[in-house]
Amino acid sequence: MVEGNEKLNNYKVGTLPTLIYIPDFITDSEQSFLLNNIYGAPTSKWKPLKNRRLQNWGGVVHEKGLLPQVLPPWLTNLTQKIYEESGLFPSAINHVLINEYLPNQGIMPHQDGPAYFPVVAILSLGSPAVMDFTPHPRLKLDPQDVIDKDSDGGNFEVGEDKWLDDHHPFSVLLMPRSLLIFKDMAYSDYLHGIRDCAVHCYNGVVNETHALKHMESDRHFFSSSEGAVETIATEKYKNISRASNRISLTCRLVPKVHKNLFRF
Ligand SMILES: O=C(O)CCC(=O)C(=O)O
Ligand SMILES: [Fe+2]
Repeated sequence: MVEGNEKLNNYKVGTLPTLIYIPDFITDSEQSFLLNNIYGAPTSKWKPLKNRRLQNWGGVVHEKGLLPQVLPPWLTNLTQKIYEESGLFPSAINHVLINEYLPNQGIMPHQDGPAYFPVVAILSLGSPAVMDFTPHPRLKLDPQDVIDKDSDGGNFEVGEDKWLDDHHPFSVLLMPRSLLIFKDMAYSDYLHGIRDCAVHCYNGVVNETHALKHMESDRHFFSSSEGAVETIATEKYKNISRASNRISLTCRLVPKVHKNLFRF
């Protein structure tokens, strides 16, 4: 049984089990070191997708497990730190997916595949972004049921989704150098995604105070250099401009590893 580290409790955000947001998980120079290695990889390492590109490290993930490849040392520095400091993985992290998003790119709401141990750690680099969590469609109530159950019939707005057992959508602001870990219901009952537009609104995100405490050095993401009026407007609407690329490192464990290619 993986218990996790006591200190992690200080970084829990929101009300749902379990979302952990650690600001400043790595230093500026560690960020540069990772970016240098990521952009120093051969171009062939990038797999272009429709709305982003990615590098796959650790091997090929199949439904039945991992065809492993050794992680390079510049990545094991990081995965070992996450493994040790979180105490949430039963064995060493063996797979890292690196996503690169241009300012107007995102990732469709999705759930991570069944081959992974159900804890994911995402390190963010570059531009900030807001990640949205939505309850899984299987938890959506039929609007007709909601109207029938609601005796005064007045609380249901047309077009507003309702979910079972108090599930509801929420968002998290992902600042550069932060680590987001999610597991339990956040992992199993919710989809996660990032909208493909260059401005994200962080109003009401579950980690607003945690993320903004660390915002002083990142002020340029939050305000415009074009003058005071616009600066006030951006702060009032709590928008971030995704002025440059965002790079994320999704670190996971595939528990089942195929030792012998030919028996796979
Ligand atoms: O880029 C991110 O923060 C999310 C990536 C993700 O959800 C995934 O790789 O499954
Ligand atoms: Fe994901």
